[in-house]
Amino acid sequence: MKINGTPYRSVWVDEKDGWSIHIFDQTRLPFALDILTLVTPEEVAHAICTMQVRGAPLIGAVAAYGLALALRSSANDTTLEQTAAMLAATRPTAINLRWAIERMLTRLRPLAPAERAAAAYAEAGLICDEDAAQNEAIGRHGLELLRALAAGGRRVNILTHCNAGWIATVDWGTALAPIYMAHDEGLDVHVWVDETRPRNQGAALTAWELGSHGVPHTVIADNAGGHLMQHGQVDIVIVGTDRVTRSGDVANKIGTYLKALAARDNDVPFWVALPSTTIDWTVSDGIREIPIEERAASEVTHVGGRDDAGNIVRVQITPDGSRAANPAFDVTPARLVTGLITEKGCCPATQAGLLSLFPEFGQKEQGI
Ligand SMILES: CSC[C@H]1O[C@H](OP(=O)(O)O)[C@H](O)[C@@H]1O
Repeated sequence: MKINGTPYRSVWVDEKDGWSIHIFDQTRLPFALDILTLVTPEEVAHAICTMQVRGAPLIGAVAAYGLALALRSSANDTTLEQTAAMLAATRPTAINLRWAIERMLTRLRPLAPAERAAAAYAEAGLICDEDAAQNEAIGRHGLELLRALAAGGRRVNILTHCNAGWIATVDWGTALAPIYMAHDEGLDVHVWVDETRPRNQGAALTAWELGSHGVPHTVIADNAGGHLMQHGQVDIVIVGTDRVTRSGDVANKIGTYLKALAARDNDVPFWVALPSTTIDWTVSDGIREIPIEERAASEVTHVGGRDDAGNIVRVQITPDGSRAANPAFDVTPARLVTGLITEKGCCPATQAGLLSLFPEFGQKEQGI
């Protein structure tokens, strides 16, 4: 996508040195557009853990480059396996991270050490190109849903949660891809942007993305979505996801489940956008089998922002001594999901629906 007319992806290899990795520091957006240069796998791991880089497909792609960085200095089996394990341990919920690392290991293990660094950069580049293409396809399939709602030129009000935009992927985004395409096509779309406590990815990142692209949007408190649905102000909910089970259960940012309940209670279609790299074919029961990341309590007790003097600050919002819990994701059961928007098309949130689009994964039930 473009920032002030300049095309960007969310991760890229330095054009001059050909090996260092660049990302946007997403903890500084929307108030500062800081580009970080990563030169070691440890810096990649830190960027993922601290959410300087985040978004299920993107952390997989950046972790792939983290392996490539490691192999520049040492390409033996020990370095390969230990670096892979370190990167895989950064965040537990998004399956894309494990998928990307497993793909890199499959590609690199058979190679002679001398061949591994170049092959790692090439494979990470393929992962990026594929993610961008998959998300563009998700946009095209999701666009059909928005065209149907926009029939007769009516405004389409979309609610989204967290950030599943281009900055959460290599490019295009998942939940936001159809919205960009609908807006660019001239459809009258408006987005209710859940702030998405506690990290405020919606207020900080989705609002920044949509505003940069000129898409009409309104930031709302997380708790306002149900009210808007009750009053007919939401035509569709589209969210991203960090892991979908083979039975269609959806892990996504904390609060997604509550939106799905409100949507069901108000007959609002609830769609989930994802590339097939987000499907975990080895699990079926999302509530019991998907690990939910527990993040620092300080993300709940403190909030970041910009003060009146223009300084980016963090302030405490709870009394000293109050405890806080911070589960970062929840699982929406498939029964609450209207359908899934993938790069191969839309399908019901069921195993049969997924296999209708991805028959090659039938044997995956035994695990990846
Ligand atoms: C296409 S991004 C999918 C997913 O990832 C985000 O999680 P986080 O911000 O913690 O990396 C969020 O759950 C998005 O919906």
